[in-house]
Amino acid sequence: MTMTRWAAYKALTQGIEGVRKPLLALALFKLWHLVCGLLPLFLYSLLVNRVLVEKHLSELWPVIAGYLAVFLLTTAGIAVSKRYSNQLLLRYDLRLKRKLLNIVSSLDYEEYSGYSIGDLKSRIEQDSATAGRFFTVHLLDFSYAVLYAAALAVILVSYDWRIALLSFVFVPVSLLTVNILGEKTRKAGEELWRLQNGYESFLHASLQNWKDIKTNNLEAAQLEELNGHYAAIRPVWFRSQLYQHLGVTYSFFTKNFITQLFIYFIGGLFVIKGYSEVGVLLVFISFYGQFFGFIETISNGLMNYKNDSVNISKVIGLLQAEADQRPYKRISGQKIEVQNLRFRYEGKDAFALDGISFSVGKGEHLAIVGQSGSGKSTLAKLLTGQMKPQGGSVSIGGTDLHAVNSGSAAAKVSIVVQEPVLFNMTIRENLLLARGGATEAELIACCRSANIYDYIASLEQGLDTVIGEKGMKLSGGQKQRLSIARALLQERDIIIFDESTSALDSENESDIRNELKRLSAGTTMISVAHRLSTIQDCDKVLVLHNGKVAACDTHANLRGRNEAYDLLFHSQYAALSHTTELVH
Ligand SMILES: Nc1ncnc2c1ncn2[C@@H]1O[C@H](COP(=O)(O)OP(=O)(O)OP(=O)(O)O)[C@@H](O)[C@H]1O
Repeated sequence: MTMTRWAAYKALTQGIEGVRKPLLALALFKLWHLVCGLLPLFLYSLLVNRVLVEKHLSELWPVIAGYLAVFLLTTAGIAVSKRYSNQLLLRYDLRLKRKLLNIVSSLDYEEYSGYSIGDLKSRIEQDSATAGRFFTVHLLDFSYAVLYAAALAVILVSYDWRIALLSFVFVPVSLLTVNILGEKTRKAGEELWRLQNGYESFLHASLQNWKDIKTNNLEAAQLEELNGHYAAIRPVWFRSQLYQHLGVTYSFFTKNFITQLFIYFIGGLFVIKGYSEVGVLLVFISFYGQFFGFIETISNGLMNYKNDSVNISKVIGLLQAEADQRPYKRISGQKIEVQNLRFRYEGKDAFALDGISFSVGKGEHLAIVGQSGSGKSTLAKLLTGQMKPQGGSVSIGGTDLHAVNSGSAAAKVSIVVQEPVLFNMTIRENLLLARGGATEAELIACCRSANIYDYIASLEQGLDTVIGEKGMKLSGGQKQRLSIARALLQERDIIIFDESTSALDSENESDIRNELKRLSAGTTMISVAHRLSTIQDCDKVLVLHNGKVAACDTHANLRGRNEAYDLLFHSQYAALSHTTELVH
């Protein structure tokens, strides 16, 4: 079902300022335009009836002056209203995009994962542009056409009500047919929107993973996938265009052929039978041409609204997405307490984490270890409040993270992930994302602690070096070190490293850890560790096994005493000795 224009207006202006005033100004200009449009009808009737039929030639000059005045008034109205429509379009477009982007950033993890990149990109970019045009095209222009057509209908009835009523028969027929075609266009539009988003997501992933595609020789497969997307899009696009053209052609044909033929036939008959006069018929035919011109505009407007409503409803859907309603709280205290935590991903039967309990005191360093799939990264995400658990709790300084919004945990905890988010900007700009006001000395100090400063200093542009898309001009280890520097710059009380040093060699990794320990004596650190050799000096080691806590103790107490921990050690040792054998 298509959303009504009123419902769309209310939803699109909810919480977005600055629409009502220019819209009102534009509506007044439309009224002005309407009056300027009706005046020539009156002048035309004077010209035909008074000047041509009744031969009052002296009235010719006032008629010409009237036409000129109407032309000047209309042109002035158009020029001024252009200013308001541009103001409305540009301001609204920016405000809407900002609001949508804001909503996307405040979605919680589960909600965000319900969207694809192509879907979000379309809503924020293309669909929002269509929504911006809604006010001028689907609200003002459409209402103007309806009002104009109604005014002309009244004039036509007053001229000759019999011919008028007979000729109005075509109006509902025309509107109904276009409405049916419009519904088909909308359905095709929905399908097209979904397919195009799939294509956008593919394109996004393809450009983002340019390096991997090249190294893995995936160019041909990628072109094949592109062909697949186009093969699916082509027939639906063709269908949607076909319905639209059918609608437009139908209205054009009705206006320019059927109704004209009918009016000449019926009008001629009325004149021959003496029910009407030639002068009246001439004026009637001219007015009727304009009247049906507006019926054609209304039909096209109905058709286009059905088509655009696909995009408009996607924008409204995102505007109404459930934002994080929980309150923000400034968390004080650093002790992390996890109690009986349970988490299951949507659509999965098994719990990724089941009954996890442990605590980490201020300034302590906890390592989380476990085999692949044991739940380490899931636990890291729950510790930063990114996801809602199905049971149990995570609290920092006594505040349950799930009673407060995700911004509260973000202000307390930094997380450094394995694949850091880096932008195609300079190193300095990437760092300043963490703390806009940081000084040069602070930037350098953090880079030194993360063992990346020597490398940065060796670059010709130093901190002002542009690092490429996703930091592609840096090695995996350099990217990780840069993101550690960025986390340090945030000066949070708690830092979580989620496999964030996996691309570093052991020496580099332990250098960074020692430096972090020295620098941030009071900082609580949690490391999801892949290399057991680097966690031996952590205060505690939490061993996960199939989503459950297998043990939580110091390395010294666990080594040789805990089966799961020893298994991990042995598997790493076996892998290492196997690699050494291969090298030799
Ligand atoms: N987004 C997701 N949707 C569904 N299941 C998921 C998702 N992310 C992880 N899982 C599942 O949850 C379980 C725990 O995954 P998690 O990533 O936490 O393990 P991990 O210990 O960090 O593994 P690794 O060491 O391989 O990174 C796995 O069975 C995984 O398949």
